[in-house]
Amino acid sequence: MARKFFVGGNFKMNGSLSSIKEIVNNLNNATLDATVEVVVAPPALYLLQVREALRSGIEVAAQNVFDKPNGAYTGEISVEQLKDSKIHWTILGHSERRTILRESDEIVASKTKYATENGVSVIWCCGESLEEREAGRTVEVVTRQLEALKAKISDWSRIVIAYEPIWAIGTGKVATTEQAQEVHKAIRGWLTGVSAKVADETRILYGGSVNEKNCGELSKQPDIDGFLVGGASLKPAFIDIVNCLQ
Ligand SMILES: O=C(COP(=O)(O)O)NO
Repeated sequence: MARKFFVGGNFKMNGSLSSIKEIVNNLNNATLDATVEVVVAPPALYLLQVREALRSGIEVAAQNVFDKPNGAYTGEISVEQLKDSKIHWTILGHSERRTILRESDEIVASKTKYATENGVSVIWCCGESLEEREAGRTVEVVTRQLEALKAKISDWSRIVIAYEPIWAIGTGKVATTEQAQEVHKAIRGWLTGVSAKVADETRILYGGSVNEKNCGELSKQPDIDGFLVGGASLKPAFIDIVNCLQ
């Protein structure tokens, strides 16, 4: 089947009420490729503002959730409360949470299980450090992360995978099309071990210094089904990335 191209915008911990309002206005007024699925992930404090102001057809995502029902979990973000707010996506396992906040493969997998089994779709992130790449361990690392996920989930239909080499995030050093396609192909091959259907239907996004200049070439790669965009998602050029297939 043809996988619907997917572009996610990860605002990370950036923005203000006014700057987020400007981003929403830009998106609301833009002509967007209707064949592309677009999801934007503002900081948690702005989720409701964005959901209420953003045009229909663009989904809103949290950047993290907790893997328990509502309760005594100070500071955490509830799946149920996201759904109550008409927010049906979350990013999970971003490298910044795996490294800075020490989220293990197992914690990320548990959160992904809880979210997908309770009606929230997940952009599940993976990727290697520069040291791991230089040691030739890229596929080994991504495979380890995928195996931890497979150990906890069985329904892949609410999962979009984002391969984000840590050395390309925020650095301006985008992976070459060959580097990205090589890992995406390896992930696709690993997914065939789950099932041919899962391998065929699961979108695999590339993230790491994507911008309006490099997105076109990357999008032509057979196993790149879209992008998870950081810095450029805060800029008007994000529209050009969404429309990169045109
Ligand atoms: O972390 C990223 C990528 O960030 P940049 O586009 O700023 O490299 N996406 O989740």
